[in-house]
Amino acid sequence: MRPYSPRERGLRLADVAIRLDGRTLIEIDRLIAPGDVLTVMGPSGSGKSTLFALIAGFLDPAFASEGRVFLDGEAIDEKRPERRSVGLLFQDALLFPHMSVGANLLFALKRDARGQAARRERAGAMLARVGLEGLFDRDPATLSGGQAARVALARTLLAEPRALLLDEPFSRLDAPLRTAMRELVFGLVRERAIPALLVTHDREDAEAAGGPLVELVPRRS
Ligand SMILES: Nc1ncnc2c1ncn2[C@@H]1O[C@H](COP(=O)(O)OP(=O)(O)OP(=O)(O)O)[C@@H](O)[C@H]1O
Repeated sequence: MRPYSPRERGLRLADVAIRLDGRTLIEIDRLIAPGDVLTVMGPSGSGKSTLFALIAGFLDPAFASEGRVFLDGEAIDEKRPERRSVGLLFQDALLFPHMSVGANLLFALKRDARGQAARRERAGAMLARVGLEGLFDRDPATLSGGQAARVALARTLLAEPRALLLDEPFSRLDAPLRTAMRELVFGLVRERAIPALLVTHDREDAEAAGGPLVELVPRRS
């Protein structure tokens, strides 16, 4: 395996291989620099979710893996999932329905030692950054799909992830909302210099991401 620098910034997948029943599902060796988006495309079953599970730390024991995962020069692959500083965004917003929008956001800040007023201010500022100023006390059930997607993005970013995994985050949005959400997500990734991986079936998503593309091949059987 190639040497790495502890000062290296970004998310490095170092000679990562994932196998299932002795067959290779994924082989990848990449550095995703801060603010860059690596897009992963591939047919259903090619292993996209499995790659995310490996990075985030919840790979099913049915799979065997090799290689290392480094984030900002630090090996994160042996850390517990909640200590990896990896944020996830899915196609569904997955907001807690029994909590207000604001409470959903504050949930991401639970471990913040600063006072409640400071946490509220941070959550409010993030809500404004995703274009939803004033919706702090709203019931998530009253949000449009596009608004819910923005709240989910705000919640993910409030946890201050050092890498982002984007799992088809635009696929439930219709065309105009998709365009706006892409701009917002990729703009924030650049602005905050977060390395990101995007899984999508949509080539326009890949083009909007503007970074390199990895195409997984169907599982060999
Ligand atoms: N827990 C598991 N045990 C055994 N095989 C599994 C398990 N989870 C997934 N698989 C298999 O591993 C392969 C990769 O699945 P994965 O969900 O990563 O594909 P994907 O590319 O994300 O597909 P999709 O686009 O449908 O989400 C598939 O062949 C799937 O059947």
